[in-house]
Amino acid sequence: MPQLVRGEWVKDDIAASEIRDGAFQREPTRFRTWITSDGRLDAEGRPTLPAEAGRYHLYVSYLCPWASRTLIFRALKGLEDLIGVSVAEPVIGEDGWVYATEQDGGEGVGRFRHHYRLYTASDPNYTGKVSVPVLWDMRESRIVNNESADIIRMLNSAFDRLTGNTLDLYPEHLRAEIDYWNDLVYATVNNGVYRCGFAKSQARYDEAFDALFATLDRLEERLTVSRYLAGEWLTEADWRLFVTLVRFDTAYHGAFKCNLRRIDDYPQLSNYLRELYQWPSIRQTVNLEHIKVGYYTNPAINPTLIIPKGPALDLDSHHDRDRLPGKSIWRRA
Ligand SMILES: N[C@@H](CCC(=O)N[C@@H](CS)C(=O)NCC(=O)O)C(=O)O
Repeated sequence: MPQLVRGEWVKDDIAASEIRDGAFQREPTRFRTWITSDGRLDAEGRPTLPAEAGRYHLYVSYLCPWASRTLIFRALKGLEDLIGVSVAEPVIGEDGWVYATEQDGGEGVGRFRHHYRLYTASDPNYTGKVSVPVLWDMRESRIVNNESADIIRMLNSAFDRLTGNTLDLYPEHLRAEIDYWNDLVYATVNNGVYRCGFAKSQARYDEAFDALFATLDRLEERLTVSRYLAGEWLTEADWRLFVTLVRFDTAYHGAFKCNLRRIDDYPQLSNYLRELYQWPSIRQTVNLEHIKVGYYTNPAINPTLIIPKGPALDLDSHHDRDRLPGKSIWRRA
């Protein structure tokens, strides 16, 4: 992948910086400012930005599972009117992520089509990967945060006073359980599929593949007795798993060689996937065409660039998850 080096766009494939000893290792994220309800100092005494309607904007791609989780939280938390969204073209080429039409980045950036402009505006000397999602401050013209795990946590609570939406996807009493599933799912499933797809040695691929399917088998067992990962409440842990499951049969199974089984072959996981897909306002955050085109036009993993026609999936078909007790999403008092 091309990237920025000291603020200059370099078209060579240098995201090989994410390969070590044949294994794919995700680069740490750089912009980590938080938004809070009132912009107070955080627990470590660092400044935060205040939640405001219309001030922040999300730049995403429908291809990307990390971006997808921010879209899901924006939808569940009723933030559509407060936080705008720009969706990049699904194919990432030598210019990186590009928008089909000019986007408005606020006064400091003006109109632009190349996503890397957000990075150079935030740090003229930036070196590193230029990724989605980006949570952008329209007023200050700089990146607030480009780590989706942080972004979903802020969306979960920071804007509640403005929206009146008290749904809590990370409730206090379930945090240990949620963290447990998040850790396992991140390492072996969310990032696990990338470790299969981008492995540069057979041994690294085999390792990632075995860990991925061992976890999927475990999740299948868990979801046989439990409606959701953390029990009866639908939480952040489920949405973090969902973004990989919903891409699996369309993209990872073929493009990333994750082909021991499809999600459709797992009775519980496939039913669970359908329940989450059919959850109000989630369907519109998923674009299977962008997902397919995006993953299959990466020449490093698909040199012919031929896009498969299948699979035939029906995520809208009936699910049977209501045979297990479930309580929907927790609400803060
Ligand atoms: N830590 C980031 C990772 C985001 C990420 O890796 N995004 C990918 C798309 S799925 C990207 O933009 N990659 C661009 C590149 O590798 O140059 C997050 O979770 O927000």
